[in-house]
Amino acid sequence: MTSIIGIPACTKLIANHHQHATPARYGEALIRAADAVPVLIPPEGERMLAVLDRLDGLLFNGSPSNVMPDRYGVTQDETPDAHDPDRDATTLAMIEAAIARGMPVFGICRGLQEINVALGGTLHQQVHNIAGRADHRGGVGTRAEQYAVRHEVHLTGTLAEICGARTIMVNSLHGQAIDRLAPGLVVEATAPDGTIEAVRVVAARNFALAVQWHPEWDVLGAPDRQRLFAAFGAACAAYRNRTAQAA
Ligand SMILES: N[C@@H](CCC(=O)NCCCC(=O)O)C(=O)O
Repeated sequence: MTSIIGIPACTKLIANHHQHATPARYGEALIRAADAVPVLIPPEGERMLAVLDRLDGLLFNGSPSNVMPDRYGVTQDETPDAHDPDRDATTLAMIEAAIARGMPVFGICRGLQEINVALGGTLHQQVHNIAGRADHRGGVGTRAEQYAVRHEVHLTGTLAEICGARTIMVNSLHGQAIDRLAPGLVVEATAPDGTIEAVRVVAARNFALAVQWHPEWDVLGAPDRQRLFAAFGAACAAYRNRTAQAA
């Protein structure tokens, strides 16, 4: 059997219609490198927790939208035009529920930020405005140029073991980043400017990792990306087998 992994969709206005969408490459990376198939989860809030019984894992993907600052107790909003409260209402509830049931979770970019907020952390709203920090927003040019690797990150712990490396080169397409780390998370990668680039949920019974970069882009193009998706896929398969046996 193939694992089925949920990907929360974003709210978009496309062709003047309200749509639920996400870039295709997240699901494609699951097919190519995690031996799994994706299903998109409409951002319809807590009622979507009902789908967890039918899933083997969750991929919290990236998005140009930012988590609403009031979700982490901040009233000042530095990016008021870039929010998706429907997605917040869905993913923040889903992260807590998935981790509580031992379901594998993997966060990418906004997904990392959501995991930090869901577990009680806060975000820098514009990292590039902080003295001493680099500009982590995507470069200009073609899509391939924007998603090309741009800086190194130093890996530790479970992530270093999975990737089989202590230093890797990553792409970078984010304006926000973790400020206060949530209780229960441990940092497993940092950029040269100190920006937190990956976290792991310490008490999780299963794969619960998140990265600030985009390993789904050209997933088969580097061993670290491939190994990350393969490890997530293996965790989802093991979870599926365990839940099938328990049923
Ligand atoms: N908006 C947040 C998160 C950045 C992010 O997820 N970027 C991905 C862009 C779209 C994609 O490639 O899926 C921030 O700016 O930090």
